[in-house]
Amino acid sequence: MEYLVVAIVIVVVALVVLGLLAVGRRGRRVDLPPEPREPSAGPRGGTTGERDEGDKGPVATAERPTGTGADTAPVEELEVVEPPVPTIERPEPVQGRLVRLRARLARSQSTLGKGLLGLLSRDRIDEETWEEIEDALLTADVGVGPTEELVERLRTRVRVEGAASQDHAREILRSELLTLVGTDLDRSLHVTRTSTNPAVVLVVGVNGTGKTTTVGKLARVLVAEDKDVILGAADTFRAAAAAQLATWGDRVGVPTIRGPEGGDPASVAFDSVKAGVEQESDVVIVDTAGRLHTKTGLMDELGKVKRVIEKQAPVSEVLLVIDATTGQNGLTQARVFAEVVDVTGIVLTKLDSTAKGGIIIAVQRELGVPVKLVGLGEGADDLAPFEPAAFVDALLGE
Ligand SMILES: Nc1nc2c(ncn2[C@@H]2O[C@H](COP(=O)(O)OP(=O)(O)OP(=O)(O)O)[C@@H](O)[C@H]2O)c(=O)[nH]1
Repeated sequence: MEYLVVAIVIVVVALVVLGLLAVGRRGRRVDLPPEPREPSAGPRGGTTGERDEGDKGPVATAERPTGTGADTAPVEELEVVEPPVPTIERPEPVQGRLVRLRARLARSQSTLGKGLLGLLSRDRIDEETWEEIEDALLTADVGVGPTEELVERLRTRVRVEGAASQDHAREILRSELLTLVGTDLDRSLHVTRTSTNPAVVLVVGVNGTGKTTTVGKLARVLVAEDKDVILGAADTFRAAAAAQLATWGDRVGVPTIRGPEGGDPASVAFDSVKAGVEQESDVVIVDTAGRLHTKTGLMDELGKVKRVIEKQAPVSEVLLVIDATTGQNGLTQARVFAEVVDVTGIVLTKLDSTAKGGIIIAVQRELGVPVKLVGLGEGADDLAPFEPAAFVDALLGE
């Protein structure tokens, strides 16, 4: 009997010891090294800070279903991957941009310049030649009024100064075109903050003309001038517009204030300028939607946007974006905007895609507002301050 009791005690002790050993082995799994990770889950060097499939490391790991042995790994084992640090780009300085872009401008506009030069340096300029000159100007969208004016001035000069050699013709054309484009208009952007408020730039225009792109490019122009900028995505109509704008902002480290899709544009504009005042920014640029079919609707919306902005700070610049490729038709649409808000400057986009650069003259004449900026490509730094002399030189292929 005693032997039996001793045997039972030994068996019980042996079972307890085995049990403890088993628990100890399971506990040691905590110290096992984490599973090797897929290379794509590591940090990546993106430029926009947006996540793509390869960036889902931590999210994918945290969402692993639990229940099976391998999946019950303690949370401490998970490696936290920092989101990628966006690479902030350094935009190109603004000085001399139109000179860099002149080749592009000359490529698109040289037909007009060369055509006019050829006609004007003929030995004998008869009525037919003058008509050809007039046609060339009208075809390039210079507009009826400015065309008649220019032809009249050229006629007078040729009459007084005699038939022109190639060089003389170029000189006459250059000076008359410069007069027509206007050298004494104020083309500076009003983007200097006051002691209390940021400068506020409101960007308006028909949809598709390049507003959002222009706001993004303009932010780069200002960043290159060391200004603190905030973007306001008040184009709540198009789903992708706010994201598109934020991507532009991210690239140069500029914040974008956004609202819900289909939300009130005025409320986004208000929040953007409020942020600009609170953060003592230099400039707030507000992008708007242009998709309104009636003048009353447009007036209501843009009027409201402007009114709520002005509760915080005056609007210093209203830029109307016009697509140069839409010619006279675009001008008609643009006129509606000019009737609704006080436009202070024009941005003529896509000048690289049309030979009808004469629209610059027509637009200014029609709306009585100077062209301040020109878009010469889809590239990030393809927006330039408009300089009449550089424009005319490009036109004449110098
Ligand atoms: N070639 C060329 N394309 C341009 C220029 N500026 C803008 N674009 C292109 O024009 C297209 C329309 O530009 P957006 O900025 O989206 O136009 P938007 O006016 O904001 O359009 P909505 O948001 O629909 O009102 C884009 O494909 C741009 O890349 C330019 O100067 N040259």
